[in-house]
Amino acid sequence: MFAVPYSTATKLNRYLLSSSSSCCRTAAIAFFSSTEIPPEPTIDVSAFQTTLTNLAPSISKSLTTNGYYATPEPYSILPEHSIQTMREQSIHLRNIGRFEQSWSEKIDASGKVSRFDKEGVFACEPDGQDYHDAPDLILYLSVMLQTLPDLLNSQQEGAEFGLSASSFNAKLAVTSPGGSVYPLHIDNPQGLSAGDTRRLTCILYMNPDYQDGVDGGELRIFCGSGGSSSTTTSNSDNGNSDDEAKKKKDDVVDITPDGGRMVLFWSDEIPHEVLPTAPTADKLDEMRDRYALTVWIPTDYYHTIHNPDSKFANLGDEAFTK
Ligand SMILES: O=C(O)CCC(=O)C(=O)O
Ligand SMILES: [Fe+2]
Repeated sequence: MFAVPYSTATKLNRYLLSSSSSCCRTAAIAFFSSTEIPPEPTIDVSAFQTTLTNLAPSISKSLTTNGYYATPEPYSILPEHSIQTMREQSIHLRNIGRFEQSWSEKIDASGKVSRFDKEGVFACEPDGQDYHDAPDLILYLSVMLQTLPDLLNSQQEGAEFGLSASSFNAKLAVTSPGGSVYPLHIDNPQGLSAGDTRRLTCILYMNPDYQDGVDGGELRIFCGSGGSSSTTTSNSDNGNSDDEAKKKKDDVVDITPDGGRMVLFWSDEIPHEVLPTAPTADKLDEMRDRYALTVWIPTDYYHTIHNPDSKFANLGDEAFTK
């Protein structure tokens, strides 16, 4: 069903580099010399694509109904050994100095944008040049970008998504234990006025040793008093609820960043925050570090970005004035 241009790792690297060149990733122009033997990724691409294909109807339905989707089980997307490998590759990128202090921007009432550091959060933007050090991370990003937009667009509910692989934005972030947070925000608050066409946020957590009720760092999604998220089971594939992973309160849902859980939501509409990581934990306890790999998928249907007629259009106002 999908072209799988991955017969060799070198080919994959070329493919990702060229597919990302339409955006701002021009720095990612690095090919292996013919004498180098690139490392082989461990992800089974065709199994991964089959999984995404099987999940696509549930993802599409849940995005349409709730504005977000979370995998019902921690290893629904990729097996535990792949997630463990991806975590190790993330740690490697950190050890070789790829990460930097993470910052964010806030907009005040007058529209003034200011930058602030996120305490205890470090991040990098992985791209094709990282293939040697983190082949599974790059392969994962490549498959997501090349597979998910078409898959979701082809669902009945997805007829209006217009998701595309025309640009590539990714972030690998680590959040330390000891009370680190991400404040409430919307990923793409300015939309077209800032040339930002990101529409779908896809986060993969890589925390196989996550301890529920101890480690904190849950992703809190604001769903609003209108009840856009009506149940905790609606996006479950098999009908089994996963109440441990998704704890619904009045107008928010908390999702644990455990195992290899994946969460998707509308980048321009859904307010969210990361709750404090284990407040009393040692900041240097690397076992408790929270790793997350995000890829943002843009839309070619610009009218869907900050669409005032969307059922999620008022969530931002509601969340920020609470
Ligand atoms: O890591 C998470 O759960 C969310 C991260 C986030 O909100 C962001 O990077 O914009
Ligand atoms: Fe975010």
